[in-house]
Amino acid sequence: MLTISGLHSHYGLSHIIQGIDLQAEPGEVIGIFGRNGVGKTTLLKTIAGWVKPTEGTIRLGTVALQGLEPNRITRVGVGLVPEDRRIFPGLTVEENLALGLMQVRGRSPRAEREVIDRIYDRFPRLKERRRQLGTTLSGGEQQMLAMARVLVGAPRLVLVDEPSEGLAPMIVAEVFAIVRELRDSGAIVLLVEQNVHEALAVTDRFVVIERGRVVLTGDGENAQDRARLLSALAV
Ligand SMILES: Nc1ncnc2c1ncn2[C@@H]1O[C@H](COP(=O)(O)OP(=O)(O)OP(=O)(O)O)[C@@H](O)[C@H]1O
Repeated sequence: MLTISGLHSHYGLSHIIQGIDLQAEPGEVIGIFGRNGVGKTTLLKTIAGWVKPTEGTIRLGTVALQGLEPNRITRVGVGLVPEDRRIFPGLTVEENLALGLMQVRGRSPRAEREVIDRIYDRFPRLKERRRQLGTTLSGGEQQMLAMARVLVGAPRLVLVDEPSEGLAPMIVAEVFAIVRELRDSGAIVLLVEQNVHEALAVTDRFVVIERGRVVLTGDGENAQDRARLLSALAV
């Protein structure tokens, strides 16, 4: 279970996250919606430890994440798929995947190979291109690589930031299929997405953020809640 209580974070003097409470159970996808600049990305980065919270607690199961370094948070089972995908230049597809493996210590080389092979079974396109530089992939393939790199760590909490941005509809469908698979495997997914209609198809619950606070919550499958969401976002 993920429990976020009274979370605040800042960039310097700018108070971005202004007291967020959020809970999620294993196997839930939580959609995080809101206009540009309201703090959605900052919320994900704060959970992942890239931005240090100034107040509040973040618990995943029994572990308190607030204040831990990003690498420690990854090892607890949190994976962030950032908006800019962060495919490392100069590294092949397989080397990018191997970086994801390094976050999870204690596996034998054989077990690591099995993990990569399983990822290749799921993402045959990445297998075909495994020796190619990651940055030479198409936008959609880079998004798959960014997600696959997180999946090799078998995360319990996956933070996905605007995955469909700039991608063709077929690839977007693929991205959301992966989100569903994560949910079905019992992971918690926090999904920030501008593409609200597409995202609602995979969202169990949602929150709307304004100026760093949750201003609306709802059930992704409830028609009234969805109507409230769409009117709050004016989409
Ligand atoms: N590194 C940074 N330093 C200072 N301010 C920042 C930094 N990153 C973001 N901000 C500011 O923090 C606020 C929240 O940004 P954030 O990226 O979290 O919003 P968002 O809701 O994800 O919006 P978007 O959809 O545009 O990505 C914005 O006003 C933004 O300009």
